Amino acid sequence: MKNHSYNLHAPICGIFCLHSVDVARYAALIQVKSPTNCNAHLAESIFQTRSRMKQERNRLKIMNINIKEKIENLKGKLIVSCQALPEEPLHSSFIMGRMALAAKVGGASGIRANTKEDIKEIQTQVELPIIGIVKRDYEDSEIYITPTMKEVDELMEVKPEIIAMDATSSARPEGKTLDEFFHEVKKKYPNQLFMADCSTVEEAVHADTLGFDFIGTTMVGYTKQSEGDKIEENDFEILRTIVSKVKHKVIAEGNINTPEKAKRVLELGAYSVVVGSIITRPQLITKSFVEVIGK
Ligand SMILES: CC(=O)N[C@H](C=O)[C@@H](O)[C@H](O)[C@H](O)COP(=O)(O)O
Repeated sequence: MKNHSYNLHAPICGIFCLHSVDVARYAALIQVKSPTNCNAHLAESIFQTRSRMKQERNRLKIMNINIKEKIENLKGKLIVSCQALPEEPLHSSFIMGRMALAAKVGGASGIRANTKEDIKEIQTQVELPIIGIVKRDYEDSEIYITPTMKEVDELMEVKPEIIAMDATSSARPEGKTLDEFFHEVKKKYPNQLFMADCSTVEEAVHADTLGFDFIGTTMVGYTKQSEGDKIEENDFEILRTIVSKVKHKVIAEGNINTPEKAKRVLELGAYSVVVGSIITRPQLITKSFVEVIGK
């Protein structure tokens, strides 16, 4: 009885889907050994399972409401990208955490960050929604922002509110297409929000069709297919065209390097704006001063 009771209890408490055949089998075994206790024990186990299922459903519901609220709070707001790669002077999760805190003190409504380590530290400093990425190079690939499931899995350990990934038409690891990759990712993590880092209008429209929750202009000017393109050209024409063609929220990102540009992209219909280097990469800010002084 002890053994059967243990076996019965463990799966019932550990999983949320009670298999009726298994229950009946265990019930029969228990009944043979202890007919008096069987029904009471089974009823108690089912009751416990149901209440755990209810608790889990409520937890997910609250989580979804929280995320929904957090995303609504990003509307018309500034997201600050706090990133420093290993070759950059500020490479340190501690420093990125403090950068995020500084951004929050300055009024930022969200953070974009690279690696699960940085995100974990940032989560201890601010409660703002985070767009998480993992930048990693692969030999057979031109893309480096959350390129494979390995990086998505890493990010899911710290669960940023949004995961961004390269959604350009550039070559991906193992010759995988964006469509194949995105379907796999959505299947594995159906409740996670995803942002597409795009470099052209066509890529943005494609990502929108695939079902990305956010369409970003992150890669404009950084791919072969967008070489020479500048986000601010012709009053942000690329952004305006994307906004007019897609149904998901558009996030303006990449080379938005003045407060006026940030304001303008929001006026033009971007849901939020991500600003990075001009706030969080002091070596680049210093260089821009030195260059002008030296002219
Ligand atoms: C192209 C690429 O790899 N962009 C990266 C994406 O995460 C970051 O290095 C940028 O800092 C970020 O997009 C914000 O842009 P900006 O620093 O220009 O404000």
